[in-house]
Amino acid sequence: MPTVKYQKDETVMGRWPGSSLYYQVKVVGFDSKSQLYTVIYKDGTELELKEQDIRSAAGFQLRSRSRSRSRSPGRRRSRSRSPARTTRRSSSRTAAAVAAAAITESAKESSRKDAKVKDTPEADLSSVTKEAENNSNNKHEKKEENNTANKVNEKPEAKVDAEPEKNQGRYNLRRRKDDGDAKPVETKAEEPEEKEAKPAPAPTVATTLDFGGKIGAYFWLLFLPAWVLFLLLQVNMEDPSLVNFPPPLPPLETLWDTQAFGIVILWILFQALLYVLPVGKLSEGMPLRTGERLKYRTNGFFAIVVSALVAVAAVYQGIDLTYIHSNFLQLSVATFLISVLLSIYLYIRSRYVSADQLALGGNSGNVVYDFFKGRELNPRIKNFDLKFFCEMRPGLIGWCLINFAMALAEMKQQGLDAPSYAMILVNVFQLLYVVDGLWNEEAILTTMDLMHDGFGFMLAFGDLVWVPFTYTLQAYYLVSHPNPLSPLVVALIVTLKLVGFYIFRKSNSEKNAFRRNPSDPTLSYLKTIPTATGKSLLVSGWWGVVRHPNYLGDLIMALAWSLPCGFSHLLPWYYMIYFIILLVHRDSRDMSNCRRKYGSAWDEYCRTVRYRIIPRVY
Ligand SMILES: NC(=O)C1=CN([C@@H]2O[C@H](COP(=O)(O)OP(=O)(O)OC[C@H]3O[C@@H](n4cnc5c(N)ncnc54)[C@H](OP(=O)(O)O)[C@@H]3O)[C@@H](O)[C@H]2O)C=CC1
Ligand SMILES: CC(C)CCC[C@@H](C)[C@H]1CC=C2C3=C(CC[C@@]21C)[C@@]1(C)CC[C@H](O)C[C@@H]1CC3
Repeated sequence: MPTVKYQKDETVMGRWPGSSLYYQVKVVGFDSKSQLYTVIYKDGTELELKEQDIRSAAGFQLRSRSRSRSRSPGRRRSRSRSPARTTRRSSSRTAAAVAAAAITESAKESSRKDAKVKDTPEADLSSVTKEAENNSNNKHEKKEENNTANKVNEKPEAKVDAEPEKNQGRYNLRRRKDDGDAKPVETKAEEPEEKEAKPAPAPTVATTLDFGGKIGAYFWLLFLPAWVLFLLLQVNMEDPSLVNFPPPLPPLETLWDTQAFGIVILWILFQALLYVLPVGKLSEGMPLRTGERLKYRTNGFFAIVVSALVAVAAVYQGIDLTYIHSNFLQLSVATFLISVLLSIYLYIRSRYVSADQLALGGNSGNVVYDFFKGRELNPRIKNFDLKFFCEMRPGLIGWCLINFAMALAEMKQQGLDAPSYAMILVNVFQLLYVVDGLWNEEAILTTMDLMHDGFGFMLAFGDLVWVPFTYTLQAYYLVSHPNPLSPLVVALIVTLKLVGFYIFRKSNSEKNAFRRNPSDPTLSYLKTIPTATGKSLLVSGWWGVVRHPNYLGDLIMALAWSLPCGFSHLLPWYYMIYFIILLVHRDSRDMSNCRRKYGSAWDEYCRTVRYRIIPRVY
């Protein structure tokens, strides 16, 4: 890299995205096209940074020494925060130990410490520079470099044994609220451009591509719609067993129906109208890389209640909702077209947004992959958030409407006065799932899709087509494949569903509450691991049982959704099989994202919580 400012293998100071903290990093590459440096942090986190977010290490060391003499961030903290002050006396203190202080061992006493320490970036850091350690001439400190791991089981007194001013390889250029009368740090005089924190860089993480990369994207683009078509043709057969593969393809012209297209458009517009109504809460999303927090209208519960009233009123007005059953294929084709048009729009608009609005990972430079994966993180038209709306409204509420229509179709087709037990169970279980999701809509803001994934074909198709047209297969199947259930079997299935639901809801709520307010006193009994980002990871409670307790609950519920359909065919078990694959893949995607984000703290979490989804099994 002859013409660039920082050279490969050079040790420099890199700003942590979204903050004004600088860490010692090593330059591992420079991309002349994007003008971004790939740097690696001490804990293994790899990011791409702009030149303006990098400083030479020499300048920093000088300034840090002069600051140490006057007033270090560590000292300033210890003056203003009692828990830190009482524990920072020893001279063998390291930043890693400060980080470890946030791992709580005995509930109340240490959780009080946690509330003050654990989510404060300055106190949480586990990145320690070797160079700084050498300066301190204390060999003992070296052992603790970058290692929150060994601290999990130490006593709190030992954990907080740290002297950050000597050892931390990061510097805060912004005056903190708790600085008291502290003067702005010295760097300001030398580097005036640092006076105000600049917007965070757009760290497009150098990573392997998900979903089989570029070739995979072509495959999924063709396979997913074909698979939905196959499932819908299969479920329509009298004997939908695998021996009857492939199902006959109807004449292509019958797949298109303008009326069905109009109905889908009306449905989406109706949901959009409910979404924009100034009813319900305006919730804040998680902080973006820029530090900004978007607002979301979380009135999903209101939307499903109004939709249900409209559906019931329509039935009383004589509108035949079984139209949905008899025109299922046409409705799905129309929705598919809408999802493709939406994805094209999303891709085009993503070409015009700034780098910090792009998601990590959907920005490979390959048009097909980026179209599939999605580039823009939060595409919005004014305040209308397209990703949030699509994920939570037309498809999810549409799923319940379709199930309801299937129950009516079952009654019509089988001459029943009321739906079968099996149909009632499937309807009620899935309705509960959706209503719960909408009731706790705010919790969606802390899920992977909302926080990390770009909005492209995968989610547009997933939200609009995949969810309403494949998650309803069990109800569709029951319309013409009755499966009588005894009251005992009904009771057992209901129990299973409730167990799954309890695990799912409790674990999701725990993480959501913790992410929203890590100092929440009701969570003070939970143990946490601090990370270099300033966020902590839960290591006890539900998230200490397995790494994805919410997936476990969801899988148990999925089992309860398939059981009412019996064992005559594989088709109603399709959701269960698909869901295992989806969640195992999501788990591994999340693992690598978190590993990249949290570095060694994540490794420590994985060592402490060994199983991913099923305790002692997986
Ligand atoms: N029915 C369906 O089709 C689907 C349902 N779901 C359900 O939706 C829900 C959300 O799933 P999903 O978004 O995949 O994943 P999660 O809600 O599990 O979110 C994962 C994120 O949680 C944070 N996290 C992970 N471990 C910890 C920890 N120990 N302490 C604190 N935070 C942690 C991390 O984000 P960070 O640290 O950045 O906050 C991580 O990226 C689940 O219940 C899932 O079952 C999901 C997919 C499909
Ligand atoms: C088309 C692909 C193969 C996969 C598409 C995946 C999507 C269908 C799912 C990705 C994450 C989802 C979530 C939900 C529905 C399914 C999708 C969109 C929920 C909204 C369902 C209700 C829960 O309460 C929350 C879920 C969040 C994740």
